[in-house]
Amino acid sequence: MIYLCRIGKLEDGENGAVFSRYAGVRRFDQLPISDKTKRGLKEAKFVEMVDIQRAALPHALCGRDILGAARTGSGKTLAFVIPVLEKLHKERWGPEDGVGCIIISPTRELAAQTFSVLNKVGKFHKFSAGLLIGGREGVDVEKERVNHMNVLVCAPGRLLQHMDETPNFECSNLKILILDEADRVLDSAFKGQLDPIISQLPKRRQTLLFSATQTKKVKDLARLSLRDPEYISVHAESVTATPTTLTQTVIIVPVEKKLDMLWSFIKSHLNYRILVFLSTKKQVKFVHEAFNKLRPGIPLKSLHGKMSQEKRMGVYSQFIERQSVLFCTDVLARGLDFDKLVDWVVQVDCPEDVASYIHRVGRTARFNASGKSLLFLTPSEEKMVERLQEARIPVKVTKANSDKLQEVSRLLASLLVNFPDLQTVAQRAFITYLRSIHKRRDKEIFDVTKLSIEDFSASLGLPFTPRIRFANLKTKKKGVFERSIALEPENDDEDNVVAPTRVVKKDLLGEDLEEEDFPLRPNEEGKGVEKSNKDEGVPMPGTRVSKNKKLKISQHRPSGSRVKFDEEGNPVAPLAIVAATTETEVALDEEARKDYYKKLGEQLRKVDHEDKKVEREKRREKRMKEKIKRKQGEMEEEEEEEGSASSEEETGQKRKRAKKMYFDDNGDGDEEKEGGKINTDAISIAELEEMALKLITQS
Ligand SMILES: Nc1ncnc2c1ncn2[C@@H]1O[C@H](COP(=O)(O)OP(=O)(O)OP(=O)(O)O)[C@@H](O)[C@H]1O
Repeated sequence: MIYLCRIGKLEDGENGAVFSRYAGVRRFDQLPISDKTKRGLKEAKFVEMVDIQRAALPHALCGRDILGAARTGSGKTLAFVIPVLEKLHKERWGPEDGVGCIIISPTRELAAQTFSVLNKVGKFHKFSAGLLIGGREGVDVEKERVNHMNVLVCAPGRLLQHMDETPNFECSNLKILILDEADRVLDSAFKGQLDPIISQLPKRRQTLLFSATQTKKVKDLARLSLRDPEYISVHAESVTATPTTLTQTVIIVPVEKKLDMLWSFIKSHLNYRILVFLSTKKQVKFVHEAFNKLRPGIPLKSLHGKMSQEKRMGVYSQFIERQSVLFCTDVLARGLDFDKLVDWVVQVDCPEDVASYIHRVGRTARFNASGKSLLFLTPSEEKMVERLQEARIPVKVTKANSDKLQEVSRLLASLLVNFPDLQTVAQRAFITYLRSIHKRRDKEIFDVTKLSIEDFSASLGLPFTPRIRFANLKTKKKGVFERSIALEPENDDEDNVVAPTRVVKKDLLGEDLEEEDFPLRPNEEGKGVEKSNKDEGVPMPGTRVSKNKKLKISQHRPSGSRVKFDEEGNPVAPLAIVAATTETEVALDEEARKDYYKKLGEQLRKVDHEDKKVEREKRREKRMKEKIKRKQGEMEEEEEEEGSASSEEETGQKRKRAKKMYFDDNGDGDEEKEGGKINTDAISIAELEEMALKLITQS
């Protein structure tokens, strides 16, 4: 049974709604809490309570289960940290009592932030607290300590790992469980971790759930076996679901103009702290690396779930230290306070739903600070505006001022030519973004077939449009998409990674991208590929060619040299010389390719063989010369010793014979200097070797 309890009011059967006896207090030091906690709050400069704290603390301190809901940045953390400290204080908890409280956060950064608030406010208590989020120390180091911790602040995965692997780790004494960002922790992404955790916790405990977008799904609450929880929502009646100090703008941008818009925004906001949300890690990686190389004039950082723990913490603190742009995925969407310093939240990609929107923009305008947010919506996502307005989110829709737009896609195209690795990153960004759109549940808003794939890939600077396949995609659109079988989803981590689908060979541009290895390679089978209308050569990796346009490529430029561009500024691959173009598209000529490579191979082998033969003869000649020279030297010495005239003649004959071997190959009889060529036509190698042998053995 859930009691619906508005701010500060307790349902009371006799005389209707009355205010709880604490609803009147406004200061922390008026609360019935321990001096240790009051000292911690005072030292952390927390004096006056905010709404959610005034409403929730009286119930929480009485030991009731709570479902707390309040806007982002409105002080929910203290609303559960104080009850944790007071619960253990009342139970006279000591280090030997083991785990008395667990606080579960959906991300490591949020767990770390909560851990720091707990330490600040609880510094005068004697309890031990541990942060379980992995990273450099790793689970082994934690294993030694986790059993002596009274309070654990953790991400679900790491807690479950200890429950499964750490000897003697048990939570049978647990008194209070906190789920921060409860609706996220309870959603399907964490189900595989949360359910086993809950099953190992005692049912007799206090449970507090907090979020700006609180779940009220009974099945969620039933999983936690809540006992008559108090539902406290301090902003339910307020005019907006987002902070009143937040200015929210939506701009309609075609997908292929997003990066131009983002680049122009950054260039015109160089003295701000800007958080930029993109859908996938690969996009974060690409935009960060590409924009970094273009040097916008403000430091750029990136953060996503696949980075190491240390790197993530480092990037997070650097972002707080100075004005910069932080590209990130939804791993930073919830709970993080950034010390109330974020000026702008820019959502380049539309969030999955309204709740995600609220949490993302909630990174700014925290606790009375002002903030601004900008959401890019493609024309096909415009319905999201309705969804937001229905949820009491006051967004203002505007159009992009196109003459202010700084085109960055051309700069990206030349970047990708000069940094081939970046091209692979761009391809991954292209594929994972489209896949993330395709996997979205709300098909009224997210429809990948409504996006101009070629233009989008060009906007990333890609010379050709990668091939991609989507599961069960029904589309009439010829060519780029077709039905496919999705592969097993990748392990879902904090980035809302979207399950990959297999990339397949297509005949549209004859280019295929295997998910595993991104270097582009010509279509292996060539099935369904139009026959080339040229007889020679090997098809090239597909380049983007407009219809009916012949590829004008120098027939004499050796492949692998500098990159050429066609009229449209698209780089043309080295082997384009052998490309065949049909009326509508570049095709791959399989036979021609095979012939070309076959001929190439034969030529190489032949040249190789001749080279080896010449090499061998040179080596032999060198050896022979050395031996004969040595031999002649020895013979002359002997004859001089013997002083016999007759031998002189003989030596001369021998010398003549020996020299005969060194005529140059035109046979004109010139005296060869030492080191001339062996005239192998006159004497076979075998004879030569026999003569050399005789000379050597005559000594
Ligand atoms: N009573 C208070 N007095 C002064 N500052 C406060 C008070 N309560 C919270 N704050 C500050 O307000 C900011 C936001 O608090 P907190 O992070 O708890 O918000 P939240 O509701 O948990 O936000 P989110 O929904 O994003 O998780 C923090 O910087 C915190 O220190």
